[in-house]
Parts: sequence; structure tokens; C-alpha cells
Amino acid sequence: MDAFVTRKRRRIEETASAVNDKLEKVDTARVGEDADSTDTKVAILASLFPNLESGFLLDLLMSVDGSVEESIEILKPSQAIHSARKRSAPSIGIQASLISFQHKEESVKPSYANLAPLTRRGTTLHLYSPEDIAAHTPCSIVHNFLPAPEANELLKGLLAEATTFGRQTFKMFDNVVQSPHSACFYVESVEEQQKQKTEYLYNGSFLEDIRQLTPQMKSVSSRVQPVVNKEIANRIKNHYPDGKKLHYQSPEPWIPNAAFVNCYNGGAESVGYHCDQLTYLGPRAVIGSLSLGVAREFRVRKIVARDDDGEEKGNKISERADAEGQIAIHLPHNSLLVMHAEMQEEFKHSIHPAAAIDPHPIAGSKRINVTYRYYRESFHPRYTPRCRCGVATVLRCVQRRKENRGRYMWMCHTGLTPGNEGCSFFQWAEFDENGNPPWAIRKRSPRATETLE
Ligand SMILES: O=C(O)CCC(=O)C(=O)O
Ligand SMILES: [Fe+2]
Repeated sequence: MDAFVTRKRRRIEETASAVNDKLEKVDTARVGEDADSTDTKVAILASLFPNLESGFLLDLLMSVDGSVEESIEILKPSQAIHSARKRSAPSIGIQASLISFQHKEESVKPSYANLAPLTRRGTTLHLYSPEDIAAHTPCSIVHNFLPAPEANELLKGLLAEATTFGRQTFKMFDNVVQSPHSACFYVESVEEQQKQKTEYLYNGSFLEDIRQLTPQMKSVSSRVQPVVNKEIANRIKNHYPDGKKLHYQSPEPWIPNAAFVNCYNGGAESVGYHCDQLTYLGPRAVIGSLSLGVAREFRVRKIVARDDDGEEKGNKISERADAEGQIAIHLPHNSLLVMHAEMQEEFKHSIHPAAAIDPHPIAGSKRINVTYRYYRESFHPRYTPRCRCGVATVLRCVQRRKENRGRYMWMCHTGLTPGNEGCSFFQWAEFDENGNPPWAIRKRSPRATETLE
């Protein structure tokens, strides 16, 4: 491995076959991805792709959860551009709806619960049409969501805001790393701003830069709300078993009161596979996500439980994660993606690094994304369980262990703050059918004078 670390970066344009030879060697050596340090992983990638900066390779690694294999998959086509056998770089294209290929007689009323995976291990299916996205992913999409001038004005306003966005830092493999894109959090009022700075923890730390929703963002929020509620109703009616809402899903209207704004400056900026935090949203949360500027690929993959992937083919985390392949949803300017109630608990999502992008007339190579969220009063940290560090805990859902899959737990997250150890506090989380925690149900009793929501 030292050879990888100490070798000088050669200025070469390798042929695709030389790269493939190296890939085979790495494969036969069965690089222990999950155990290797980040430095070693960057060194492996640098040896395969010597014309790429190590900073870029580190960002890329982070964006794919530290998977060397996935990084190689992403880089292979761009490396091959330099080879004699040119391949065209991936870009946003046009595809006929998959549903249009189906027989008319086959009634298409898919239920997310019994959908057979469309993809296989290691493959990516690209979806563009709203029908396909609703039928084969836990999301739905509304294209051309805002009147064009309003979308352009919002984009301009947020591009200006984004010049002062920072990058979140977090712990990965015991190293402190920075998120490979910039972001900022917006709330409705000065009071909320103050509360967020002192009461709400994210990965064990308070956010420093909390801003107030701009008037443009507020006005868009009031357009997002009815559309998301309509999409939720459609989803329940057409896709859930017996046309009923999911267990723990709230039957109350979705009311956006906060937004994370993400800025991706160029194709190399991305966000790795993750689920959004449910701590302040509650179980089965819905998120409305508006895309502006350059079109990018939003990838979704199902979380496969440890003993769900048959023949013991998934010993390595990255192999298990990829057991059913992934779906790339193309997000053009002015599209609203609704992540439905099954999304955060059962799937992971990412914004994939792009080898090539088609510049946007206003944003150039930048993409802005606004994720509108509903922070529920009953999930305010003043009510949620505290760990032994005395800190409000984080809500997680068991996703991989089959025995407890779908159960929720409150856990200490102080250890995620750089420099902190944290305690090992853990408590199962209980909710009623509608996703209300016990303290909200108690407060709702007829004699109570205060209700939480
Ligand atoms: O940029 C996007 O579309 C997704 C952002 C995201 O996943 C997040 O903010 O949690
Ligand atoms: Fe997310």
C-alpha cells in the first residue's frame, strides 16, 4: 500500500485497458473497503486515476459513503474519455416513459409494498417521467412547478445567498471531514432562529448559521404546501396497500415551516448516500424538495437488510448496499420532488457527482436545492428523551437488522461532534398509529389545556 501513498502523481493519460488491468488487480486483492483508512482509499484511487487531484478524490469518496468501488464506477467513464475508445460522458438525456412500453391491458397500479426491484446489483436505471418515478421509487415529481419567472427569481436570490453558505463538518472513519457541497438552514421567524441556535442539535452540535426564510422562499413555501398534500393523498390512494396511509404516518396536513438550502457548485459537488434525520420531523416524514439551476441526478437505493440479500454475497457494506442497484431520478430546473413517507426509513438517497453537466442560462454549473420540511412541535427537543450526557437524543429507525427492522430508537449523538466521546444511551421509541410520541398523546387528553400540535 505504501507504493500507492508515496508514488509521485504521474501526468499521464492512461488507456482504458490499462485502467481496467489495474481495476482487476484491485478487485483480486479484495481491498478491505470498510476497514481501510480514508488515506489508503484516496491513495488507491490516485493510483488508478493519476490525473485527478487528491482533494477531488476525497470529496468523491465521501459522496459515496467511502466506497472505493463506487468511486471507481463513477470515474471509469471520465477516465475513458482520454482513451482511444471514447465513451460519451453521462449527461441529462431524454427517455420515453417505461410505462409507455407496457401493454395497455396490464393495469398499472403499483403498490410500493410489492414492487419487485427494477434494478440489479451494480446497475443504475435512469428515470425521467413522473409516471415512472411514482411507479418505481418512493418519490413523485412535478415538473415546471413554479411559473417560470418566479423560479428564475428564486434561483437568482438563492444563488446570491449561497455565496456565503458554509460546509458542514462531520466525523467519518474517526476523521473530521467536510461535506462535499455547501448548505444553510432557514426558519420562519427570529424566535425560531434563536431556538434553533440553542435548542436543536444536528449530529450532536448546534448549527451556527441559521437564517430566516426570505420573502421569496416563504411565498414559494405556500405554493409547495398544497401540492405536497395533494401528492401525499395521491400516493396513499394509488400506491399504498389498501389505499391506506402507512403505519406511523401522520394523517394531519403537511405544513412546511423550515428549509435546508443546498448549493452544488459544479459537477464534482455532491452529497453521499444518506437518510434525512427524523428527530424533529417524526416517523414517516414527507419532504418537498425544489430543484433550481443545473439538472443533476438524484439517486435512490433500497436499504437491504443484513439477511435479505440471499447467498451471503453481501459481506462488505458496499456490496450489501448495492444489492438491488439504484435508480437515478433526473431533476431539472424548477422541479418539485416529493419524498414520500416510506423514503427515509427504507431508502437512501444521494446527489451523484456528474462527469459532465449542461450549463444553465442563469446558474451556469450551479444547482440550488430547497428541501421544505415540517418540524413538528411534539418532536421539539424539550420533550424528547435525554441521554446520560444530558443532551436531547437523535431518532433513528432500524434499517438493516431484520429482527428489529422498522423499529425506532432514541440514541445519544454527542459522539458525532468532533472531540466528543458521547455515551451509549439507547431507548426504543414508541408512537401511536399516527406517529405521535407518548408525551403528545398524554397532552391531548380531554383534561389537558395545552396541545402540542
Ligand atoms: O440536493 C438534493 O436534491 C438533496 C439534498 C438532500 O438530500 C438533503 O438536503 O438532505
Ligand atoms: Fe437528504
